[in-house]
Amino acid sequence: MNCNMDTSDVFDQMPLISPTISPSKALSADGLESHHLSRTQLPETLPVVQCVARARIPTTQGPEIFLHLYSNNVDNKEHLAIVFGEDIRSKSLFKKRPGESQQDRMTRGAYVGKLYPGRKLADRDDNLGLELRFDDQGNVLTETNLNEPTLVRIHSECYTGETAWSARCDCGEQFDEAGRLMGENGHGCIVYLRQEGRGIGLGEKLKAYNLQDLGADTVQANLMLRHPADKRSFSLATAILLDLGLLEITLLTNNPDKIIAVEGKNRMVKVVSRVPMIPLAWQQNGAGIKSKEVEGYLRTKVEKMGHLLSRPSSDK
Ligand SMILES: Nc1nc2c(ncn2[C@@H]2O[C@H](COP(=O)(O)OP(=O)(O)OP(=O)(O)O)[C@@H](O)[C@H]2O)c(=O)[nH]1
Repeated sequence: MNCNMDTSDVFDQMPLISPTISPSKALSADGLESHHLSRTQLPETLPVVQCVARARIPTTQGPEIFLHLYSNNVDNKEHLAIVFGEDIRSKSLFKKRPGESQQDRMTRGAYVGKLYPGRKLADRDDNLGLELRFDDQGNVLTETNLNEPTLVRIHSECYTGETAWSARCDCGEQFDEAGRLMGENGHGCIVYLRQEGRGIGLGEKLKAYNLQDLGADTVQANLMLRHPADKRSFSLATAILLDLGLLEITLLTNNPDKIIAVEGKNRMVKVVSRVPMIPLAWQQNGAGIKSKEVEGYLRTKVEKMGHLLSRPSSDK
């Protein structure tokens, strides 16, 4: 493919699924390149990830989720997978570890079926009639790769937007919306990466906010602080998706670079369709974050970062 051509058309051809989930069609995305990120820039090898623990979390919103905490060989951060649906199973979590007891396995969440007081075996749930089988290396034999594309959001941590009620960005709203769609769908996964502030960290992001109040846009502020516009990597997300057996995904995003990045250099994961994340304030019901800051944030994403998002013409 000619890397100089404007490739936004290619993304336009990607099956686009409306936020109310409908069945997705497979897409051959060979040659997908964004005008920002090229697949050749991606690392040859993926980080090694291991799911350290999994636990069931009943939520205030209704659906139950399974929180998976990962370790890896590139940083010391606690990256997460928020899993909707019991059929999504981590290979590294379930793999038998030398010397561990059935109680150890239940404690770290490597059990089949449901936990209940007095349960003794991790690998068999007598109430539900479920049993895990393993190969000689201790890998679980039960099929873990799913046949249907799974709804996935790759979300980067945003303390301000998710916890401190910030109206400078729509990160908290996007996170809630992803959870709502997956809860409704009964299936999906949010990979939650600890790369705050597009990878520059919270302290630097706060400095960027001051520069924005002094007149810079989000990209200019990063550059003034001698950071790239976007310092993130999505290799950990690719490795986590592979560990969870999510090889074909429907990705919730407006960011074309994220699609290329999460697929990885050799397209180990395939984004077969995309669900746009339209700010709630741009939708008809008029809910969602409204501020001049969030408008500037979204405008810069569209004008400088190539995001696949356009404001409804009535609001322009
Ligand atoms: N440096 C910087 N980071 C920001 C700013 N506003 C939000 N962020 C960070 O941007 C990240 C959120 O990006 P995402 O929600 O993954 O958005 P995206 O990759 O741009 O695209 P989508 O998938 O379409 O949402 C989080 O890490 C936020 O902390 C800002 O003004 N400056």
